[in-house]
Amino acid sequence: MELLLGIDLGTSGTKTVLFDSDGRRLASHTVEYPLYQPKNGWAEQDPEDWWRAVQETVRTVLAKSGAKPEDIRGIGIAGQMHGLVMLDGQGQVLRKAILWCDGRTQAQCDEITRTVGREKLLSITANPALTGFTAGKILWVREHEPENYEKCRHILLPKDYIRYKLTGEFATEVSDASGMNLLDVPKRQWSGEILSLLGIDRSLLGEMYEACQVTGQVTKAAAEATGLAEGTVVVGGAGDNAAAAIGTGVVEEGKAFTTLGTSGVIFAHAGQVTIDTQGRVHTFCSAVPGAWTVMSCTLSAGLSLQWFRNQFCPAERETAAALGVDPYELMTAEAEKSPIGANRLIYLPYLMGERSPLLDSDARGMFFGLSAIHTRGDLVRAVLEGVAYSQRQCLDVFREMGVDVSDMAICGGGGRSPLWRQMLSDLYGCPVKTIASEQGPALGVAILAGVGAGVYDTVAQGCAAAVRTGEKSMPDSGRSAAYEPYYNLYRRVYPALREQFGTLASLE
Ligand SMILES: Nc1ncnc2c1ncn2[C@@H]1O[C@H](COP(=O)(O)OP(=O)(O)O)[C@@H](O)[C@H]1O
Ligand SMILES: O=C(CO)[C@@H](O)[C@H](O)COP(=O)(O)O
Repeated sequence: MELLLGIDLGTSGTKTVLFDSDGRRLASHTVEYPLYQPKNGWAEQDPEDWWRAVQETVRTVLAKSGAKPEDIRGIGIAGQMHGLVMLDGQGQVLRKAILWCDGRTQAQCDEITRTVGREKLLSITANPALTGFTAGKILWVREHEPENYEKCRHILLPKDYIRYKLTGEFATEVSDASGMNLLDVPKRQWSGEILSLLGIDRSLLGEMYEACQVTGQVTKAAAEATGLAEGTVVVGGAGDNAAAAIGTGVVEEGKAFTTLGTSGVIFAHAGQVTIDTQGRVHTFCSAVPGAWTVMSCTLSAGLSLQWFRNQFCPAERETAAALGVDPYELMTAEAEKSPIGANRLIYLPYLMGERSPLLDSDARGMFFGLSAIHTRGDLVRAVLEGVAYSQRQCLDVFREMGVDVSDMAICGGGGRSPLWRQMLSDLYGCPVKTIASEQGPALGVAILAGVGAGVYDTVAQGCAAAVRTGEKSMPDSGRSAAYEPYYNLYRRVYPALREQFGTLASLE
């Protein structure tokens, strides 16, 4: 049997899934880990937590499936993008990783824009300097923690740290490296010019690969730690969104998907480099060789619901555990009892600031219109709706750019909720379809591993063999019309408060 392993290093946890070459899921396992927030707007994780989660999920998947490790033809890793991992000369982690949703680097982003010039940044890296991206984080450490920067010999993205632990190689690939503000995105290689303007030594960065190329083999030490067979090939893999594109079959123009993970993403395939000159959506290399992507990112999508669960639903967590269901199912059942508009309550999901389309790391979340009439179910519904409004606002940018997003798939933990899927379909005004495997990024990198290992000839062939769609939510014109006035008001609340958010941030 030809087996493929996909490891998805998400923000909420690591999901490892074993597939056969027809995309059937043989076993999966998830291990969660903490998100550290040492200051308002900062977000960090411990790379050692990721590696522990990878070891545990791989061992569990092997045990659950009863698969022989030697039958695994290849391994792919998908990862939360942009995070900064710094290692010393011995390969030891120097500090916690600074994550994609950390907003501390506005001053460094301004410095990058001044030094390189906005036009040059856009033409080379295809994106403006953004607080979530990696270059600003590197400059922040250089400025605020010079002792760590001095000791740093390797800069890696989150999934590339796992590659290093599995293979001993310092390497990355084009889809994830696109989110660093250091890659020449049209040429798909490090930009010597940007690196030299920013004073970042090229030797700190890994070797560059395409997503489906083999980057190394599992070492003896990693085989002992995980139960994998020594010598198993590990391919480039991809940033989690580029990976989800493969896992949802979004590998040709006209196809798109939405992710409701910790972040919320809308992602479309593009045959050529397509840039929003206002920088509201990102342009990255695709995991498909020779193609690119357009992508938006709402920072606190699933994170909003997770935050609400952690702060306000402790009993649901216990009840859910006793019933053997997911606490989110109990929460969304409560929300279902609230009407469209959540009894006149609008939630802004800007818990960590907002990226697409606002580009404002000072923005913060709020419930607009709280009344003594409101129940917890109304609040949960407002959270789900606020995230869906944010996604719709991003979709409007794609439509304004002329990018076709009508063939829409969905993945990510939030995509499991029929209520949330239906909201998106009603707000987008198009069908939203699930994929049978559920685990978009893990399936995506398993397919990439299959290409690298010679199981499939091309990514498209791998998708044809392994991606199957599941249920479809259809838009309802009555519900769409009912959402519209709330969506229009949602769009007007942030501009009315932009200045006040800035003032609030200056009080910290
Ligand atoms: N049954 C569910 N209903 C609604 N939302 C859910 C459900 N299960 C998970 N989620 C949401 O999905 C998020 C996790 O999604 P996931 O794709 O695993 O994220 P990540 O890749 O960032 O780790 C949670 O924070 C939660 O908001
Ligand atoms: O910053 C981005 C994309 O630009 C995020 O989408 C991260 O890649 C995190 O992903 P999840 O943990 O939500 O899957």
